[in-house]
Amino acid sequence: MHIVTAKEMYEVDSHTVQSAGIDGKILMENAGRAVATNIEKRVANTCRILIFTGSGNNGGDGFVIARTLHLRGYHVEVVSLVDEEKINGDAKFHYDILKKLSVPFHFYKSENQLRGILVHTEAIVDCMLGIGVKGHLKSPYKEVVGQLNKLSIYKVAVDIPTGIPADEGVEVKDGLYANVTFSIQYPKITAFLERYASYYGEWVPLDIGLIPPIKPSFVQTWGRNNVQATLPKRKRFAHKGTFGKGLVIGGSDEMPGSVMMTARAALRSGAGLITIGTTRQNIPAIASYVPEATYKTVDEMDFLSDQYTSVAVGMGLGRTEKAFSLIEQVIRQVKSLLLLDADALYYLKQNLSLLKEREYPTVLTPHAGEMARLLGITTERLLLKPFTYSKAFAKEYNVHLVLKGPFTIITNPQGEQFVITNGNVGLAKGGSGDVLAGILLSFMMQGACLITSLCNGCWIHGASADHLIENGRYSKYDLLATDLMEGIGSVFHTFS
Ligand SMILES: NC(=O)C1=CN([C@@H]2O[C@H](COP(=O)(O)OP(=O)(O)OC[C@H]3O[C@@H](n4cnc5c(N)ncnc54)[C@H](OP(=O)(O)O)[C@@H]3O)[C@@H](O)[C@H]2O)[C@@H](O)CC1
Ligand SMILES: [K+]
Repeated sequence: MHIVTAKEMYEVDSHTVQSAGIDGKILMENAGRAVATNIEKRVANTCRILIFTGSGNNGGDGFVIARTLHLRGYHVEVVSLVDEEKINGDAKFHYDILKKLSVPFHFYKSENQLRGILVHTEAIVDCMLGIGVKGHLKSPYKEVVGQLNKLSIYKVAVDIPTGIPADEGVEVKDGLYANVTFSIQYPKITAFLERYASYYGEWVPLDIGLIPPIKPSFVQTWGRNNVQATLPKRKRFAHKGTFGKGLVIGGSDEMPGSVMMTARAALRSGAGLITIGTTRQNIPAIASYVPEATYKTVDEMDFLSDQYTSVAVGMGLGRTEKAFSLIEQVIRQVKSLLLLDADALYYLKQNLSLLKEREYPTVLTPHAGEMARLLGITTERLLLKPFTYSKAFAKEYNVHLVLKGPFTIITNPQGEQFVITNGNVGLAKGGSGDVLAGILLSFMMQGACLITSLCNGCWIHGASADHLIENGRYSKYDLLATDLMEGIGSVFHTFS
């Protein structure tokens, strides 16, 4: 599913109206009717519903919703935040139709007046502002949003919760907290930012018949259907070599476990052959947990002559001079797909130019803190516009970037972006990243387009955590990274 900025949304709108010739009033009718139909599924027709409208086309959607619900037997009333003369364009067209019906209509005057109107209201529909919002909310929107946020009634937002910008990079303080947001055709970027996602509540995209330009360049979500369509097939006559030869370099005497989790996750996700490169002391400590792997000490590895399909480096490696020199050697000498995680990302901060010298694809898997450090900015700043920062970085350093978080953003060097929305807070624990690195390594080894492999790997990781919790196997408190191995198997099973 595509995710859009305000500019992209207006482009699709004008393409539909100007090139395809569909009148804007029809689009507004489609939008309003689609929302009304979905409200019917969630709000009983015995409820009194207040529809709040503003000066723009978001308000116009509200007039269609009011008419549609009224004709379907609901008790609806409209509260307009602007005077009649400020309503114009397509919204005015639908306002004039609504006026002919017996729908009670109020023009907002004061908080006191609104308090009276709100008595016995069970649900509100927010059509005050949509993607046309600029900056902080002005009066009376700010006061109305503040008043509504204090009420624990069911709140439906249309397209975007009032006050919340469509685009990343904009800092605002006030916005309506909705229970559900019906996004017109596509969800907007801010639905995928940690800062704003909670304002949306649940988000549901509604098709209103927009016609996008031939080749949309928008960000996309990656979900179960995408995985189903692209998951590497296991051919009947395949052998272990068919599924690649992978190398995991990491682990230290102090941090033995991470490399073990990466290797196990890789094997659980379909990798054919895995070698673990770690310290001599670490090998007996972890060998019994991953007997399927072969082992090498880091001192005896020869990256120039050893041929691996894919290599992952950094998990639990430590930040010693010896570790850094090993990482540099790997980046310079590995002639295959390379994934850099954890301590390898730490090392990279002072050595980013090395990435530009690599002739083979490189994957970086930072969480927000690691990414902010690589960029030399604060995490807060990064999280204000993670899509923009990711795209610029991936293009500049010619890397595939997996920015891990509640919304994991995957970007390729061409600037294509996908976002993964599954997973849960049970993953916020040490070791989750090591497991993800293993799943990604495995998918990298099994061929296919690299960004597809990364999207599939991230989705399987999130789905494993969701599966274990939804099936009552663990809770969001006690889930461990090692438990994910069990979840990976269950998720694969759902595709068989
Ligand atoms: N795209 C599509 O295909 C379709 C889109 N549709 C719908 O249209 C919506 C977009 O409509 P839009 O462009 O009219 O913008 P919208 O958000 O309603 O209002 C803009 C007005 O807000 C005001 N305003 C701005 N900032 C403010 C602030 N901080 N504080 C207070 N006020 C502020 C400003 O008024 P001003 O201050 O200039 O008087 C401006 O005029 C979209 O979200 C979707 O719901 C559907 O109908 C069907 C097809
Ligand atoms: K709205």
